Amino acid sequence: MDKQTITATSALRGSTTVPGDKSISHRAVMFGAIAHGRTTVSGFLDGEDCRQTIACFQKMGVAIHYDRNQGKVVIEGKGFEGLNEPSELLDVGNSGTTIRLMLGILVGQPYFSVVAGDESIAKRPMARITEPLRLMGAQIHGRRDGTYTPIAIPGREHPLTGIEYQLPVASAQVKSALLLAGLQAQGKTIVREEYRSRDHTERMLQAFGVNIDVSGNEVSVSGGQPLQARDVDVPGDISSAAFLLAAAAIVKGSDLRMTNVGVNPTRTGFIDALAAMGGDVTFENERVLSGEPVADIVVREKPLHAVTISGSLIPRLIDEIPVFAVIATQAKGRTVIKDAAELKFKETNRIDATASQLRQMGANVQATEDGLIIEGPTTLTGAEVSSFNDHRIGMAFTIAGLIAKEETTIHGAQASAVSFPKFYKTLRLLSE
Ligand SMILES: O=C(O)C1=C[C@@H](OP(=O)(O)O)[C@@H](O)[C@H](O)C1
Ligand SMILES: C=C(OP(=O)(O)O)C(=O)O
Repeated sequence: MDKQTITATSALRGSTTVPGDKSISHRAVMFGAIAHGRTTVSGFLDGEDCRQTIACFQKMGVAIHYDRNQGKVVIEGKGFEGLNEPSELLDVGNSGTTIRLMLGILVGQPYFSVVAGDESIAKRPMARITEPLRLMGAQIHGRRDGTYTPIAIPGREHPLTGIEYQLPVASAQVKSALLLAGLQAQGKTIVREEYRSRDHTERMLQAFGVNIDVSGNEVSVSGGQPLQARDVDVPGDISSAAFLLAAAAIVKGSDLRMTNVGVNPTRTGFIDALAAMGGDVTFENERVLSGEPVADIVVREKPLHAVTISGSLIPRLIDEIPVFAVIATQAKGRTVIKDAAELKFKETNRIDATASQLRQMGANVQATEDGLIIEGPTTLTGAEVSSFNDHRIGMAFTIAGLIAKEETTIHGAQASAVSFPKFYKTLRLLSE
């Protein structure tokens, strides 16, 4: 496994862009594939996860041209009915978003398909998707009664039926899968969640001409509506920006600008949490790009104090919690993260991975059933840590290494290629 050695850095300064939003990139390819006409996607994330999404839809016969140098993807969609039976396994690699959203499409299709991914995907729960899809009449086979991969879809014999469904845990992946199945179902599909998860699917379906009702935390869609192709400009990923934001917030003297970052309110929990800790972070040049709010984010290092994060804030920063825990080690007081049990079901168990390795670096941290408790500030000391093949863990500990005494070695650092392929290069450029 690839490793990276990290030493304490000088201030991070200057201006940078961040790679395209992962959630929006996946959706642009999928919606382009099931729409009628040509969709051109600009600013596409050249990460491993999104490339798996392209490959899966190519295996279903969709003509997709990807120009990696330009970050441009051109998709020739022929509607839901234009997808063909794949002759091979649909391999999603490490990507939970690909498998869960794609299942919502596959269950409405008349052909046989099998989906699976890597070792991490094999451990991630699929019952949250397969249970409600079965309630819609979907035929699903798979390991442990279709609750883990590999999953096989024998091909729809009867039309799906719309359902009314309350999500047990806020999840944009489950919500999106049900809406995509709902578009192929008879009647209406209504999805409710206690807390609002990211709403990129709702926004992009609307942009593709679908009539979709959003009222508070309830979303509904009627079956049988076609999608009409349209071009998509993908903003920078706030989840990737969060690593640089975190670094600039804690490395002395830093002053950093990130341009063209998506600031959809369902994704800005990390910014809100950092501001609540006394962090100096502002938005400039706010505008709308392909139906998504976008801004330049400016952050300057400033002393931080502890906060408690819980409830509706959690889905708004779910992927940023490992790096949030790193900055909490530098904040004065006790930081409490609760209502975040979902972290156990990501690429790795992110509660355990964060707690055990932060402790190795000298932090005062305790793992709880649904989060973490961190006492700060503490001086971190370099250590040998692992990404556990989880991009967010590898990158979070890289940020910890930037403020640690002595060297930190990140084993499995190549995991960053899933969502932020030029992560190490970008960090080097900003600290020169
Ligand atoms: O819909 C999406 O694009 C995502 C939803 C979230 O997962 P859940 O739906 O499991 O919360 C998030 O963690 C993931 O990185 C991307
Ligand atoms: C959880 C993540 O992604 P996915 O569920 O798509 O694997 C992530 O990117 O942090």
